[in-house]
Amino acid sequence: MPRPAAPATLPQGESLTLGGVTYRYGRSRTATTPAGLGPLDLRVEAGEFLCVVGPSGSGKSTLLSLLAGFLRPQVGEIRLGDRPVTGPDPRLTLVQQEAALFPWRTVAGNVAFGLERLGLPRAERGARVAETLRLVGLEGYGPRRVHELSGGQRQRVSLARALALQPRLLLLDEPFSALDDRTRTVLADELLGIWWARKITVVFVTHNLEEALALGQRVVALRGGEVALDAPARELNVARLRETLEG
Ligand SMILES: Nc1ncnc2c1ncn2[C@@H]1O[C@H](COP(=O)(O)OP(=O)(O)OP(=O)(O)O)[C@@H](O)[C@H]1O
Repeated sequence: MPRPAAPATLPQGESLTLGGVTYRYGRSRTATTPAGLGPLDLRVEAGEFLCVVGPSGSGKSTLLSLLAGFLRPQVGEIRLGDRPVTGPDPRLTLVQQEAALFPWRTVAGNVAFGLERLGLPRAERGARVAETLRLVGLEGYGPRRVHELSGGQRQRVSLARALALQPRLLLLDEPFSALDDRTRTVLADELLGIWWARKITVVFVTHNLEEALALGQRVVALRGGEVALDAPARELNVARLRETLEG
């Protein structure tokens, strides 16, 4: 008798380490110090859920672009587990504010996109797409066109597309900010369930302080490209965060 296949083990989260990371945009004629980020030292433990907050211009997007490998630090290093991040990296995925889906593809086709690029066999792609759609509450939606979906459903597809790649690090850039309050709360709860089940490392950027405190185990507040506060969410409240960000 052939032995049953061993259960597929999903890759789990890996730690993220930023050592002396600095990124400066080109010099401006008006500013004495060019805008950007750092120097930044930060460690996110494997499987941790970190929220990053900060006012407009504090460096949140720059941080995510560096973590996602879209920008390279001019100084310092970013490591995921024991390997550096030096460019777009299959070990991590980014979910953005607006679900940037391909309108000409079905829901399943959108989720499968990254898997096709990885060259996964068709049967495995199909299984992963179905499993991931189930995970985000879109079982049975595979054949639908994305224009038939609500904003919340489109953002679920984005999340499924990211999760199908089985990342060790999930980066989220204000993923729920375009949604109404109720949908935002439902999706946030589901994201927590997925994080718990998959044990991935999460870095979640948001303007919304309540959201950061409700979701994160730990919250980092950026101000002027530097860490102004880094503390467990249970030790913080909105007033303390606001004071730090405005201070
Ligand atoms: N392409 C760029 N060229 C020059 N300066 C930039 C560029 N992108 C961002 N900056 C500057 O770098 C700093 C950090 O910007 P960043 O976009 O990371 O902030 P943010 O916290 O994401 O802001 P927001 O919440 O408004 O998106 C700001 O001073 C911004 O003006």
